[in-house]
Amino acid sequence: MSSGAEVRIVDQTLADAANALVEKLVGDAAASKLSAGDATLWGPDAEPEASKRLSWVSLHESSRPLVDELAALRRELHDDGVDRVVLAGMGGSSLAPEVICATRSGGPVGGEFPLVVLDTTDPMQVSDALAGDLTRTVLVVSSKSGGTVETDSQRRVFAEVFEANGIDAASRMVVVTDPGTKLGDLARDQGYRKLIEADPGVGGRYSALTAFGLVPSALTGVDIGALLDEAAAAAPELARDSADNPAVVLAAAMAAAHNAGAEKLVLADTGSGLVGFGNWAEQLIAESTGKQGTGLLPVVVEGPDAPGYADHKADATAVSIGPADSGAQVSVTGTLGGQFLLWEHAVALAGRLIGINPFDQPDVESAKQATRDLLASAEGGSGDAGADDAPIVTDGVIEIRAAGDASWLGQPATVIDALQALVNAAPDAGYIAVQAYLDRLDDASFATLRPELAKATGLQTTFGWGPRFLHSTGQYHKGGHQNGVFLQITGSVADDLAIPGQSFSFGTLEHAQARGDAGVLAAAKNGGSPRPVLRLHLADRAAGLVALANAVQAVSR
Ligand SMILES: O=P(O)(O)OC[C@H]1O[C@H](O)[C@H](O)[C@@H](O)[C@@H]1O
Repeated sequence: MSSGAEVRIVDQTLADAANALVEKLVGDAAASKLSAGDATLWGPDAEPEASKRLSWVSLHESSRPLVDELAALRRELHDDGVDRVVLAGMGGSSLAPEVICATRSGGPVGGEFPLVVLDTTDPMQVSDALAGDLTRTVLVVSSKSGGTVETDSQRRVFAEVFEANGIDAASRMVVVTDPGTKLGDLARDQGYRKLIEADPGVGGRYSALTAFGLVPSALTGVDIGALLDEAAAAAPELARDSADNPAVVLAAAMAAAHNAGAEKLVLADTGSGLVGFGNWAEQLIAESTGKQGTGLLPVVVEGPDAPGYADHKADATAVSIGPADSGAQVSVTGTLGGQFLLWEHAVALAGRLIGINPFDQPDVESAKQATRDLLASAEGGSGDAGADDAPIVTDGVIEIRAAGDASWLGQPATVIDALQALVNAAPDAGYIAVQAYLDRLDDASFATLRPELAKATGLQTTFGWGPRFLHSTGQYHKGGHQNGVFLQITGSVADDLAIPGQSFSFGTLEHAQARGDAGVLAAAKNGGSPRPVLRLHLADRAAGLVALANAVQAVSR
């Protein structure tokens, strides 16, 4: 029977280890209980949160009314000549629609068409989104909580620029939020074009098939009914207490690998036809499991030939999204709707096996608070959130800084020295996280630093765009296994952009987010020592990339 989602454990040792866990899940009737919305599966401490977070198991049914409602909204907008969709939203409020639209259009993730995803505070990237044809633009403002600073800032600047161009801003705003948020109130007060309240019983990272995933997708013309059909086709099999339930098999594989010390999941697309699926799965896995010093670190790589995949060491498991290739230990195939639901079930079940609550994100708030503190101290005159400590040393266009206790850094004279010190500071079987607070479209080449660092060091290496990753893998970096070292990259801002009604600009906010998270990371404990955070600021982005790429070639381990 073709269910829309299939999982195969290719590696025999892993399959043997997973068997006992498969039996355990089947014996506990965990799959059927999950599909029935049983909130007791993660123990009494998790139950209060879980009881508010399980509506995603039946979204393929409960989201159906959105199909007609959104088709009507799209027609209405088209009748007004509005067909360019910009989405302001972070983490769970934008990752799924980006994958859905890129997959259905066959375009690149983060490309200009047909969905412009704005999940950044980088002034240049925001300015580029504003420079599109505003006469044809609708802004979808998506925030479950209604209080996310990036999303609020993007809404403010779009409202101002619409008006400055003679366009009635309210008529171009579509808001997606939970019932009872202040964003919802604002949408009502200002008479925004449409307010769509999402199902509050679904957390952000499980919300692909709620209004958060479906509204922007439908407005760009994606057939969301077909997407729900795909999930519906997979659902019955995911509910079965059977050893061939793909969610049970995937959960058991992830937990068995984790128990054997392979806590990193290296995800490579091997021709799934899904565009950028790993970027969505990354948030689901990292934020759901990375807490209490444990969890699974997703490492999204460029493809099956990328360093860290087929040549990984014992600390990682290679997972193909798409048909098994020669490097895969586990392969996951299926339709887009089927894979959304499969991974959600599997991660929730893996959470039960690993012993964590898959529905909270206890360490995300700390970085947001640190950013707010920096911005408030700047406003109160006791500091400048945009300014920074003096660099330890400057090498060409790159200023070298660290966060917290940087005894691991020694006395670097060059970027190569500093990078080598960071690599040396990583424990065996640790990982390097590259975190680039830049424009992920215009500065896209920075992502090549990931495979280069992985190749040079043999360490698993992740890459995230700031502040986007703070809402995705940021939870794991702070709450998961404490074996990471962190390379933070910030860049000069040629043309900063004001945020209407705020005392800080986009550039200041972006910088405060970087500094805030670096401080929180460096304060966390790694076997008793502070965690290494190297901060490189590029006074010139293009020249900085060249220098940095050269420096990476010179490090080793
Ligand atoms: O949708 P929002 O409330 O704006 O939240 C966006 C994101 O914010 C936080 O960082 C959470 O950790 C994420 O899970 C969430 O997806």
